[in-house]
Amino acid sequence: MATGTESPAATAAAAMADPSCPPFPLLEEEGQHEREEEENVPHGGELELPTVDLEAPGEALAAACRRLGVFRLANHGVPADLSARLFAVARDLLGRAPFHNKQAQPGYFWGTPALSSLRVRDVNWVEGFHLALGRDHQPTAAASSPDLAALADLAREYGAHMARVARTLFGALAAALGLGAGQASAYLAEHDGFLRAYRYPPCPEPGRLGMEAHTDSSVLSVINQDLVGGLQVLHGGAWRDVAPCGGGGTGTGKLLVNLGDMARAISGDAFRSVRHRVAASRGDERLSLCYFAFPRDDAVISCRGSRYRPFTYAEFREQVQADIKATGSKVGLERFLVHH
Ligand SMILES: O=C(O)CCC(=O)C(=O)O
Ligand SMILES: [Fe+2]
Repeated sequence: MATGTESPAATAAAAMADPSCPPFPLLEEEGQHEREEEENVPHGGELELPTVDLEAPGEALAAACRRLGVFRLANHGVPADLSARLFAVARDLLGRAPFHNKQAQPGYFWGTPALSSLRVRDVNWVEGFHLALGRDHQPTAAASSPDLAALADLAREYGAHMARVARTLFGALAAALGLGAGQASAYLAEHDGFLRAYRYPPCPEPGRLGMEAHTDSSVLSVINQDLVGGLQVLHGGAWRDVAPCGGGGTGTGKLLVNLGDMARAISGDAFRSVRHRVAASRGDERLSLCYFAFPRDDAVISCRGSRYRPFTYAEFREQVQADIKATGSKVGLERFLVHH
């Protein structure tokens, strides 16, 4: 994690104002405003997204995946009060508890959800809990506080809904791609999904990111966000805002789904894996709950006529981790391009 890189003077302001705030380094004082390539991409205002009805996905689903790789999801069947309770517990745990208490909890991270040694400019203005949901994980057993146990219990209930949503969506996508049943089940390992509860604390520095630009490594990801906003997708050469739809019984209650690298690879680039990022929050903290669905580790990711060589999901994951460790960022599918 990002400890050891912060200067006490630079972080004092943020920490004093809010004892729950991690010691994020302020970049201005450190003269480290290195511009990432993508920060020069223009900002193009809000992007209207299509809505897919989970009860009748029809052609709208595959069309959205081909055109954008991101869509809103209605009629998803996730009870509004379950989302509301999860948001409330996450808000208490992340937004109210002092930083040093959070740090002692299993699954807590700040600065980045990726495991890596970080350079200062890579520190994102985000913190959260990583919640494993699989059969072999007993999140409550590891929980060291009643609040974290409550979060883990709710996460398990919510995770069952997410697995259902992912299964339904992927079933329709697998049919659209003409995948066989065996292949389809290897490409979506229901028990390996995980959930992250993120908090993006208010950030005093303009232009900072809550999460740097990336594509997800998942098959698909499901985002449940509050009404603050900050999520942006790269579309048509510009960063476009995704208007928050509200989770936890607020707003429209729609979820947001984006496809990851694995959906792109198994479709031979027919489906898009949208590049996205989160602008740091200015006035209000932002909370989101993100679920990620993955292939089985041993699933061989391949597609007839693909630009990528066949690889297992385990190989992909290891390559991503090695690249992050070596360079600070993920390379992704390009690593697997077939060179002619
Ligand atoms: O918090 C969000 O809305 C997005 C987070 C995200 O993109 C991710 O965790 O991969
Ligand atoms: Fe993401």
